[in-house]
Amino acid sequence: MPNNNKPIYHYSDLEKHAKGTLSHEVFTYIQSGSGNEETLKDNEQAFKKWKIKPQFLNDVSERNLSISLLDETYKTPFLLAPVGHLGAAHPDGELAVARAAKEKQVPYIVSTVSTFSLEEIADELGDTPRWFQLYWSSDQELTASLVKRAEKAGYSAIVVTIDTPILGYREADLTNQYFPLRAGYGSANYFADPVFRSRLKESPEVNKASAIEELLKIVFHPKLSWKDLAFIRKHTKLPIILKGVLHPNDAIQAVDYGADGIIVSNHGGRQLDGVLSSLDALPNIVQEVSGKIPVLFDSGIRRGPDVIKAYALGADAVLLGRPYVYGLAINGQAGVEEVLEHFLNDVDVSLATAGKSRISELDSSLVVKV
Ligand SMILES: Cc1cc2nc3c(=O)[nH]c(=O)nc-3n(C[C@H](O)[C@H](O)[C@H](O)COP(=O)(O)O)c2cc1C
Ligand SMILES: CCCCCCC(=O)C(=O)O
Repeated sequence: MPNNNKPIYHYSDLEKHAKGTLSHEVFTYIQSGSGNEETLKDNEQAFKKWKIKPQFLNDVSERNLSISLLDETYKTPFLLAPVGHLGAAHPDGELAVARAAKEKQVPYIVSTVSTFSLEEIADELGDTPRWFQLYWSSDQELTASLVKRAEKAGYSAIVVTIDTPILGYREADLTNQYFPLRAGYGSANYFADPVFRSRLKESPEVNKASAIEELLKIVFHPKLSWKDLAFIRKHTKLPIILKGVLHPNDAIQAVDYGADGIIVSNHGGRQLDGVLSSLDALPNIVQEVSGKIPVLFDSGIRRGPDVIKAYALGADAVLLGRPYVYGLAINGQAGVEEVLEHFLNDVDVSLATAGKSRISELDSSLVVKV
C-alpha cells in the first residue's frame, strides 16, 4: 500500500492513510458515528475490559481458522460486513472488494445500497460465499424483488438489518451536508430493479436526480415489525439473519419468529449514540439463544485478539467492517487484500499464542473481565 512501500499494520495508520486519500466528506462518512460518538468509542474500549488467559503446552503447531455456520464451512474466521456506497471510497467499489474476497476466500455480505448491482458483484465473486444484506423497503414488492434477485444470483443468506428504521442522527454528515445516495453512490440495486423502475415516471438514465429522490422515500420501512418477517420467509428459502440485535429479548424474539441467525451489532456506532457496545451486549444474548441459532458479532473488531475475544464470549462468527473499507480507499482491491492478509495472519498468531489450534476451541474459560 502507498506508505513509502511499507505495509500498513496499525488500525490508526489505516485510518490515517485513508484520510489522506479520501475527500473530507467521504472519509468522515466512513469514520464517524452518530451523535457524540460515545458508542463508536465504546465499541473499541469494550475489548480492553476483557483479557485473555492463555494456557500453554497444547501443541499448536497445526492450526485451523475455519468456522461452521448454517451447515456450511467457511475457511476464514470472519466475514466482510455489509458496507454501503463503496464507490465513494474507490471507483471500483464493491467489485474491488469482491475480487479481494475471492482471492482470500472471505465470505462477503453485500449491502443493498451498493454502487454496483448485486448481480455484477456476484459475477466477480464466482463461487466465493456471499450473503445479501437487505434494507427492507417500505415498497413491499420491491423488497420481494430484491430478495428474489439475491437468491437467483447465488447469495446464500439474507441479512435483514433491523437497527435502521430510519437513519441515525449523524452530526458529522449533517455538518458536511454529505449523503452518499444523493452524491450518486448506492442506487445500483434499485436502478436495476424492474419493480423500482416501474414506479418511476422517467427512467433513472433520463432523470437520475428524481429517481434518487423517489428512492429516498422508500429505502427504509419504519413500520416494520416482528410479524412482517413472515413476508420474507414467503419469498425465499434462504436463511434469514437479523442484524442489529442488542437486547436479549430481541434475540429471543428472533428465535420465536423463526430467524435463522442474529448479528449482535450496533452498526459501528452509527445508529443510536449511547447504546451499549456490541461486546458488552454479546454475553447476555449468547446466554439466551446459544445453541438455538448462530450468534454473529460486529462493531469494533480491529485486530486478531479482538476476534479471539469475541469467539471466547460466544460469537459463532465475526464481521470485519471499517478496516477493509480503509484498505479499499487506500489501494483498491490490493488494499483490501492486504488488510485481509494481515487480519488472517494476526488471528492465526493470536490463536497459537493463546494456546489454541482451532477457532472452535475458544470459550469463556479463555477470558476474564477486569
Ligand atoms: C461506511 C459504512 C457504511 C455501512 N453501510 C451499511 C449497510 O449498508 N448496511 C448495514 O447493514 N450496515 C452497514 N454498516 C455497518 C456495518 O455493517 C457494521 O455493522 C459496522 O461497520 C461495524 O462496525 P466497525 O466497522 O466499526 O467494526 C456500514 C458501516 C460503515 C462504516
Ligand atoms: C439513505 C440510505 C442510507 C444507507 C445507509 C448505509 C449505512 O448503513 C450506513 O451506516 O451509512
